[in-house]
Amino acid sequence: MNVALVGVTGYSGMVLYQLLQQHPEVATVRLFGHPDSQPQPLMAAVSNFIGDQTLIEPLDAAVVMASCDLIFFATSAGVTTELATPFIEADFPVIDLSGDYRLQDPETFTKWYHKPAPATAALQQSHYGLAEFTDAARHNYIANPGCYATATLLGLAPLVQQHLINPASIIVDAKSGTSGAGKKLATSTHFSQTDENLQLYKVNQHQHIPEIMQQLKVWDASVPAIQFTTTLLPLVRGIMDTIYAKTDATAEQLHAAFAETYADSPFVRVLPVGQLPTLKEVVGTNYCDLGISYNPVTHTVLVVSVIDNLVKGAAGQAVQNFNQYFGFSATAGLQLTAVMP
Ligand SMILES: NC(=O)C1=CN([C@@H]2O[C@H](COP(=O)(O)OP(=O)(O)OC[C@H]3O[C@@H](n4cnc5c(N)ncnc54)[C@H](OP(=O)(O)O)[C@@H]3O)[C@@H](O)[C@H]2O)C=CC1
Ligand SMILES: CC(=O)N[C@@H](CCC(=O)OP(=O)(O)O)C(=O)O
Repeated sequence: MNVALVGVTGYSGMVLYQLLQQHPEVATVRLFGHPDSQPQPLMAAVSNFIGDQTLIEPLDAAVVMASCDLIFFATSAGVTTELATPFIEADFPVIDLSGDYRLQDPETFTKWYHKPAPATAALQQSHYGLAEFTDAARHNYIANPGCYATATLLGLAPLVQQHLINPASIIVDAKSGTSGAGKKLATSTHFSQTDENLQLYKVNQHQHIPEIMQQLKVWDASVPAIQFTTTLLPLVRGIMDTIYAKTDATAEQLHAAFAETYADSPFVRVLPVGQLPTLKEVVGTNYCDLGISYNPVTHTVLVVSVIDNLVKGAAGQAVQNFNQYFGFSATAGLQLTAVMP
């Protein structure tokens, strides 16, 4: 299997390249950059790839389609709207890590992304690849979910699918390390601003709110809205969601729902009663760890969901979708271990 990757100089692209290099079914990874760029060796573009002389070539759709079986776009927002059209027109398989094709409704896209939506037909044909709940096989345009959306949806799925909570009571307090913002420089992610600090941002404006709602409504159309807040943490990798909802279920019912939902999901670990997850147990891996706690005084369930935003929240989930698309083993290329301590 030969694959193409656009965006290896970005954070999620570099992690995806690492995963694809050691994927048992991948023979060659061809790297592509801006269509008008000059070819350059990877080691010159990203100094951490010491000694890797693989050329980053200017993106040329005809070259990709003639030599590769699938293309990954790990590119900034808006890039696939511009560059993916020849692949969509040729029905060539694409896995897109960006948010460009995740929302099916163009008006919702314009409202939350503040720019024109990609072509409506292409939006409606794209497959939202939340890997634990969908099957990417036979879908030629796979929109990989956002990092916060992944942590949130995996944390809410059993509660919403099994109608165990008041659907109007969902509150998500989501927190991310700075790599979620990508490699570009910004005042808010500058070391001096982030270190020893906590910053809320995009309150009630986050672009993952409509993406989460789109999927929640597939599971239970009566979910009216969610309260969703994002905070920047003074660390590089990792997302922790603390999710609250009102419930009439018992602690045993809640736990059983999570255990049953994820019984056959190799990358979702439901922790034993009384245990809540930490970031370090998932950073560097494709796991989502879930801890559940029930407060009988307030009839509130707390779910803590942790992921590595660059692996389960981006490159790792993209490989899960790749495995589904080609019918490879679900865990191929994803047997990763967390860095300890
Ligand atoms: N960071 C994260 O945790 C997550 C990110 N995502 C999404 O994945 C995508 C990549 O994110 P991230 O890695 O953080 O972003 P970065 O900003 O770190 O990297 C962006 C990459 O896109 C490339 N690029 C930009 N414009 C073009 C273009 N016109 N043609 C070809 N390549 C281009 C850049 O190349 P160059 O450096 O040469 O400009 C760079 O390699 C984004 O859409 C993001 O929203 C999704 C989930 C999680
Ligand atoms: C820390 C930080 O800034 N995180 C980014 C997450 C970006 C991402 O995963 O998502 P998209 O692909 O949907 O752009 C944010 O909150 O916008």
